[in-house]
Amino acid sequence: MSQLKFSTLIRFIFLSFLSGGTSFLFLTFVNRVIGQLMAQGYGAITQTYTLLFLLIVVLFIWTRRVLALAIIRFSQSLFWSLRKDIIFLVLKSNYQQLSSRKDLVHTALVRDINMLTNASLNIIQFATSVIIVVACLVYMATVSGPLFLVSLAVIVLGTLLYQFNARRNNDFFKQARALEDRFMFYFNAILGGFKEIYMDTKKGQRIYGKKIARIADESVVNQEKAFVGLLNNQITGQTMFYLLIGAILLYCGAAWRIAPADTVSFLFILLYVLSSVETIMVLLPNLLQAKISSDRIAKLQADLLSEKPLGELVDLQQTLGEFDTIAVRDLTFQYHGANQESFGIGPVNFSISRGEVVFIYGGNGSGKTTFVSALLGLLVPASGGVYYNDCLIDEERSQSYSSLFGVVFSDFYLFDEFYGIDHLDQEMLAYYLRLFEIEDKVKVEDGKFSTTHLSTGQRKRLALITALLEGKPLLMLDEWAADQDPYFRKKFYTQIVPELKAAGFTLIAITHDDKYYNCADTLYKMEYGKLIREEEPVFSTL
Ligand SMILES: Nc1ncnc2c1ncn2[C@@H]1O[C@H](COP(=O)(O)OP(=O)(O)OP(=O)(O)O)[C@@H](O)[C@H]1O
Repeated sequence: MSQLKFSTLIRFIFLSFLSGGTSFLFLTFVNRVIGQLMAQGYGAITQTYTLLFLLIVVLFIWTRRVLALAIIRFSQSLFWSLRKDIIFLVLKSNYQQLSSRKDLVHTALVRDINMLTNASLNIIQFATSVIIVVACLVYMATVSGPLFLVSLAVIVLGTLLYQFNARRNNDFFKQARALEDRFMFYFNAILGGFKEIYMDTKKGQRIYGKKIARIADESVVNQEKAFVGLLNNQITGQTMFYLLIGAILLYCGAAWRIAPADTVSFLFILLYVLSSVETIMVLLPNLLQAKISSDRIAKLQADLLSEKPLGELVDLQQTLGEFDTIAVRDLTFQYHGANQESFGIGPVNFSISRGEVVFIYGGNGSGKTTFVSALLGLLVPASGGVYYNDCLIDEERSQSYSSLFGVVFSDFYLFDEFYGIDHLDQEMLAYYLRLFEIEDKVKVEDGKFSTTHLSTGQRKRLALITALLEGKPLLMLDEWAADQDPYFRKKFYTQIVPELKAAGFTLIAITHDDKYYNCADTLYKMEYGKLIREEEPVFSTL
């Protein structure tokens, strides 16, 4: 837990000592009074004992309150700092890193962090119990050396046995965590595909029967093994303790001629040790699981940080000059999947100048989106590169370069606000709402849309308006017009595109609308990962 600062750690150690110390004080007080009672009868109990007793109780209440407060504060700040930390890293990590880890991030946020937070509530109780055990052992050594040595031997043996079994249990807990990842994957599939499932309940039943139910069965068996292992450990530990108490009470005291008062004192402390050991045993499974969750969170954090973090966001138009050209030179990109024949594009050569309108078409799976993703700086090319005003876009500049584009992806997400705009131009907004014919459908109040419950075509219009208002010099639209009706599609290609060009936008659009290919200045065709520039006379008559 890197979040645990050194000063906090010292404070917790101090509080644990205080809490353990108070309990130990109470124990020794009671033990001393029992000793006095046995030696001198009730006459030995003076007012000093009552005062001392009250003092210990007050100290106990105070330490418990301070501890409870410290734990609550710590666990809550741990919970939120981990959540914020992961979301911060998610926002910092690059596209490729994140897209392969979305499920892991989800499980970390909903399961691991909760697990760790709950366990953190137990850490001080755990530490307190450990301190009580250690303090009691020292005290036991002063009461009777031989009995202490026997007890120590039993405790060491018990700990070794526990360690041996715990290792196996830990594997079961790790397996449980992996099963949880699988469960989350199918749970997300149910949430994401609930419409399809609602339309055909067989799909849901299959996911339930073939996946979730199997994971559940596997999980039950696995958890049973883990918890039975722990229970066996607890029973072994307790049995060893009982045998030890029996041996001391029935045999050792008499055989080794230990004074009965010392045997009673010793056993009294031993029983106290037993209750603390039980607390440790009960808390250990939670802490073990929390350790696994903590390792998973740490690994996720390390993975998200492992590749080069995104560079500082700068305005490339200031550092490298106003946008003039973007060129792609001999760019290749290959997906790295388990599949040996994973898809790749290139070498691709491409260029676009300020104010140009470029359309890209091609068959499904030919690589249009892959190419555009590389052009936008989302995918890192295997070789070749992207040049802005003749300057190579390296990893350091990649994020700043990407932010030059206003985008509407084919699987776009419509945010409920203009998050990317500092000062909203109300006049332009009203103009675009009219131009895209949704002024009656959606209003904007305080930069927030009155609704996002619109048709797909209308949502795409709103997403494009957002991109336009962001005032980026370049626009990239992936099959934007595919969800528009014939009337608006025509309006888009014949009126809106020329208007955007006249307004100074540079446009790259992936499209299948061959009827409107002539609306582009330049047309490219993507075929099996190769980008081919069409000659103008060919496409203007297509
Ligand atoms: N994340 C990924 N990992 C591995 N392969 C991928 C990944 N994304 C896409 N592909 C593969 O790359 C190929 C090209 O996909 P891409 O989305 O670029 O095609 P496209 O031309 O945009 O198709 P469409 O017109 O259907 O949108 C596909 O065959 C697909 O299997």
